[in-house]
Amino acid sequence: MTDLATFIAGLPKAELHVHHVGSASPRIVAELAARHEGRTPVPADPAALAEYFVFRDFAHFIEIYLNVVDLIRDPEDVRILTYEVARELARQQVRYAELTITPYSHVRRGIPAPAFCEAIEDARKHAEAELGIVLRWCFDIPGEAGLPAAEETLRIALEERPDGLISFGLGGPEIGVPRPQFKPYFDQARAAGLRSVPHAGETTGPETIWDALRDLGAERIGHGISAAADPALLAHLAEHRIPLEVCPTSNLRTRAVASLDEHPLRALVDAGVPVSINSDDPPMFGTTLDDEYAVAARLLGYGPDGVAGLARSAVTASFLSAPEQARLIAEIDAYAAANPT
Ligand SMILES: O=c1[nH]cnc2c1ncn2[C@@H]1O[C@H](CO)[C@@H](O)[C@H]1O
Repeated sequence: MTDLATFIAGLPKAELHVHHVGSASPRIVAELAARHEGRTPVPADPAALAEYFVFRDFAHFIEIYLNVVDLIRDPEDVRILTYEVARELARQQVRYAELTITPYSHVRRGIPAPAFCEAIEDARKHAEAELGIVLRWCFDIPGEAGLPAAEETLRIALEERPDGLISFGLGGPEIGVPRPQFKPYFDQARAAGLRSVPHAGETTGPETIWDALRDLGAERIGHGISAAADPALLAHLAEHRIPLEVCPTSNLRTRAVASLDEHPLRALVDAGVPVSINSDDPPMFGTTLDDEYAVAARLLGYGPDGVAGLARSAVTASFLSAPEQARLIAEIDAYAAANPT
């Protein structure tokens, strides 16, 4: 590994934009696909799976994503998947992660909401005790399933209210799925103390981000990369310290950007917009959080100091309490001081 890759590998981190099923490792997906042999289009062979995770466009990505969701059939699948995701994050020195989970997709496939929440909570507590990683949940609405999914996601969030639940999101396609229609659900989620973190500006323009800010009370934006096209929006995000959860390789693999060299991360940082670096659906995109820090370092021309700054920025953008943020930033500072390269 290069010096910088070694530095990144040991750097304490926070991950704020990573999807539960999207993080299913090829081994887990292959195991689940083998259990459902013949009843799933998802290949059980890890090599064939790498081919399967190549996407023509964003709509094709969601289609493949949902085929993997279909593999999650019972609470034990949920518990195993969640703990494995935690193990992979802890391997990368992630101390804190806000994991985006789409309960609607699993409940409608027959896993009862209480059992689903019990399974993720069991994995969360074991991960904290055994792996030293703190997990919190974002429950997100699969936008392609529309208002019925919004209704059900809000109901599960408020009625089950697992201890790890801290935020409410909106994922899936943006094209054909306007944000304003979800305002009543975000109003109720926020009134109940959940933080608002919808996706916006991933595959559509800056107006979707303005909608998410105005109508959904967004405190952070999932992706938000199209803000780079709107100087007034950049100034607004910078002035009000509204962070973007940037996932560079995701944007390349879903064709949200044509090439990494055209990724707007540099413009966002130059405009003073707070950004965190995230992996989104790492195995599906053939990446890891560490890889994403290396990509960001290349795009920004950063060395270890800049990379440590990206880790601090993610902690500052997180929903950790001020003392918890201070503690993790102190750990990052100590690591950077002990590893001058
Ligand atoms: O990069 C992404 N953008 C939008 N949605 C995503 C992404 N990765 C995973 N999902 C997930 O796809 C689910 C099924 O519709 C959505 O709920 C969202 O959580």
